[in-house]
Amino acid sequence: MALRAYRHEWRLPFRLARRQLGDSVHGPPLNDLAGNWRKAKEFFTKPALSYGEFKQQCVSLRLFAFGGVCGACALSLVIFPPKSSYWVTWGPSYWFSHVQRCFGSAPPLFLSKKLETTVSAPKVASAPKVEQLRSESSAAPAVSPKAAAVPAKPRVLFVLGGPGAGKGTQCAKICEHFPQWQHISAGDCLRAERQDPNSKDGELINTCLKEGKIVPVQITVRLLQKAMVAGQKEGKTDFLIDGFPRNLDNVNGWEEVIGDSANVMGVLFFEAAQSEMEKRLLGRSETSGRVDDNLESIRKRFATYEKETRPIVEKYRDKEMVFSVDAMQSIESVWSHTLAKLRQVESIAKFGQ
Ligand SMILES: Nc1ncnc2c1ncn2[C@@H]1O[C@H](COP(=O)(O)OP(=O)(O)OP(=O)(O)O)[C@@H](O)[C@H]1O
Ligand SMILES: O=c1ccn([C@@H]2O[C@H](COP(=O)(O)O)[C@@H](O)[C@H]2O)c(=O)[nH]1
Repeated sequence: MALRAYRHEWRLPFRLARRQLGDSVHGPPLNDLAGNWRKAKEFFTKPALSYGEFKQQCVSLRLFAFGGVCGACALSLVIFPPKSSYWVTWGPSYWFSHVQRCFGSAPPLFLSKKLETTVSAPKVASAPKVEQLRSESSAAPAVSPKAAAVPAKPRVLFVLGGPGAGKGTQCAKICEHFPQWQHISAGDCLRAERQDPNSKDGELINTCLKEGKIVPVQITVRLLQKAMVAGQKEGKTDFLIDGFPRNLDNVNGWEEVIGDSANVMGVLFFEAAQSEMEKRLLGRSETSGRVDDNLESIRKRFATYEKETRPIVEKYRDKEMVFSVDAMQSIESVWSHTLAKLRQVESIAKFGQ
């Protein structure tokens, strides 16, 4: 008897310590959803009269809070799936094919022997993505974009700066060193179009060039697009669009026609004093044969540049898309700065902004 009493006494403190306050809740079991829902609602509607009742309300509420959070997370994974190849392969959409494979009708995840295919990966990789430039081709791509592991869109760097700043000179050097780049001068495109006897725009382009005015964007952007498609056919992936966009109309025209079928990486901007640019252009006039390389046209071009093009550079600067180069130095010195900026463009394009 004494021993029994002793054992009882001995266990008492432990029992109390384990039991804790409110351990004795009495409510619906976990699988009684309707009962738990009632209790959970009472948490907001009916103040508990005892600690036990309050705890039961919390326990029931916790059940739905847990379910809700898990459900919301799962739903967000479905609506905004992670951009990960692991998710694509192992996510829920894969489960169905996994079950299918158990019955032998789906292709195995890992091949047991070499797969014979009619698609040549090297050819796909080197094929120009002509279809990328909107409206040039409405035909469906020969290979789905997912299948070809090559950069999907052509990359574009606009090249701006005053007339004679040295844009063309530096673009030529970039292309000389990096074969993926193609130099497309908007001015050159317009000059070539003007020479075409079949062009209906020749007259208008000629007048604009002499007056230092900006040619309507529909004409320019069509020529740029044509040049890019031709470049893509030669395997070019990166384009230096020199002397464009020159005004707001140009920016909007590009957006409408090319839009997101090309990746604009920014603006390579060559900055030089007007007196220096004038000197360079007059020097160039001795050999260029350009109708606008004369003092009168040069001054008009400067005025158009200040009024219409500079604000465009500022617009891109606000978006932190301008890569400025001091173009007052010698050609070689400007080249070393251009190279540094190009590396910056590349690293931003690679790792994101
Ligand atoms: N850093 C430099 N120093 C001295 N002369 C230069 C420099 N860069 C270019 N030039 C010369 O200046 C002239 C204009 O250069 P370029 O044609 O490259 O300019 P641009 O900005 O393309 O002009 P535009 O907008 O009129 O087409 C050329 O004769 C070129 O050789
Ligand atoms: O987008 C453009 C580009 C050029 N122009 C006209 O061509 C001349 C010469 O341009 P450069 O870049 O100096 O070769 C320019 O003065 C404009 O009249 C254009 O209208 N739109």
